[in-house]
Amino acid sequence: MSTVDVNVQGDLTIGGIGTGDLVERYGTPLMVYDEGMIRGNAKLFRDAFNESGLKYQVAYASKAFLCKEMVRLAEQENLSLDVVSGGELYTALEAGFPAARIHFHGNNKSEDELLMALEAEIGCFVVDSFLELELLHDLAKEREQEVQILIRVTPGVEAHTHEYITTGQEDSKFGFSISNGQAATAIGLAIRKPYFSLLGLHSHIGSQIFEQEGFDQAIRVLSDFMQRIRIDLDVMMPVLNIGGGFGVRYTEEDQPLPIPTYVKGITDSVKTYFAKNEYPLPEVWVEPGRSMVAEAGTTLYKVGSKKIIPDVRTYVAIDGGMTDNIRPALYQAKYHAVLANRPNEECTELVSIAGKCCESGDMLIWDLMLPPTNYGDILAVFSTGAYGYSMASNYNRIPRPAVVFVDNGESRVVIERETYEDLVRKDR
Ligand SMILES: Cc1ncc(COP(=O)(O)O)c(C=O)c1O
Ligand SMILES: N[C@@H](CCCC[NH3+])C(=O)O
Repeated sequence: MSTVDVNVQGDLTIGGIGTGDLVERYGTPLMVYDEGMIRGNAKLFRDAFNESGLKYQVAYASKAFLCKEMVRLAEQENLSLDVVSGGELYTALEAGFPAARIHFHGNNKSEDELLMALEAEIGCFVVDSFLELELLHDLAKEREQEVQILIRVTPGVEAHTHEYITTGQEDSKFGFSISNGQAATAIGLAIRKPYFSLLGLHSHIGSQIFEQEGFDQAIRVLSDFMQRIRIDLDVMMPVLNIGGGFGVRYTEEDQPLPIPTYVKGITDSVKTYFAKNEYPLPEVWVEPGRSMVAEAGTTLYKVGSKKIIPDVRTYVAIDGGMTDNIRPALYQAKYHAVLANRPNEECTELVSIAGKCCESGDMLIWDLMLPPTNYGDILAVFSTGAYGYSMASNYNRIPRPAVVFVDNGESRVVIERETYEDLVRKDR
């Protein structure tokens, strides 16, 4: 983040291409992904799991960023895919992703979504509610189709992160609580259903987590719970899915662990607690979203108007904002940015970066040091690859930006820029 690659024109480069060239070719706002970095992250997960000797699946959490080309990349990198809606499932299937490696999440999957997934013969349903237990089994029975399931549980572990993105605590809309007995009840129901094959448990304690402790505690609770189920219900489960949540660096304040450290912590905890219970070592599944794509993404914006309020603040507006990145408005998320056309010039101005929506809260970055900015400068905001485009909207009828992948000096569009015609396409 502190050192950036610059070409002979003095432009910031991404994946071996100058940002000036990218902007000239594709316009702004532009989401640029360094494809090599995503592939590198996938490899870090795989290598660390291979090192552990445990059986595993790394399922990319597609909610972080999805399009057909991202699906193809996940396929090539031997990842599985976590989908959470009919739309994500459809995208995966349209791009030819092997259905057996798709895991279907969601706290309120519709009957249509369940049917679509059954027809595709996906690998696994992560069952999240008593309604889904019945609905899914009824549909499977009608079709005389056996389905593999995980039961999503809340282990009662609170991850130290933003309250909107913690999910493992008792008071959560997701999954079955272990402590109040609902998880055991759900398992008791599932094992009596002839078309279900219960693979194991799923838990996801939250997102943007910087410590091992939460994962370790969750694995201890889950291992003890699996042991209790073995004793009480005489059921063994071969899979433990501990979700995603591995942190990334948005600004220099963020100190995430390296991917191999997260994986080693998890696999070590699994080995420790399952050995203690004399339980056969389960296959470990994880679902990284953010840590796979966030730092690989950079958004390029064009600098527009500037409002100087003497002795108070200077607002520098860019041609995007909460429509392509709602995270600052939603989570007070912080980002770092540089002027892409003058990345190494001395930063002498304290400015705040405003979006173009008619909302006072549409601020991308408060208090950023930049070189003096002019109309037409290019602002590069780093680490925007996760939950940026995927949470984008057309508020104010602003078209979504184009998305390009860059690698080894080559670039290609993976999602076209929306047009005004796209915006009125469904209007009657
Ligand atoms: C069930 C589940 N798995 C995986 C993820 C991905 O999380 P992250 O992007 O933090 O890795 C999420 C989102 O938080 C989730 O809800
Ligand atoms: N969308 C959130 C995280 C939620 C992840 C989904 N469970 C973010 O941008 O940080």
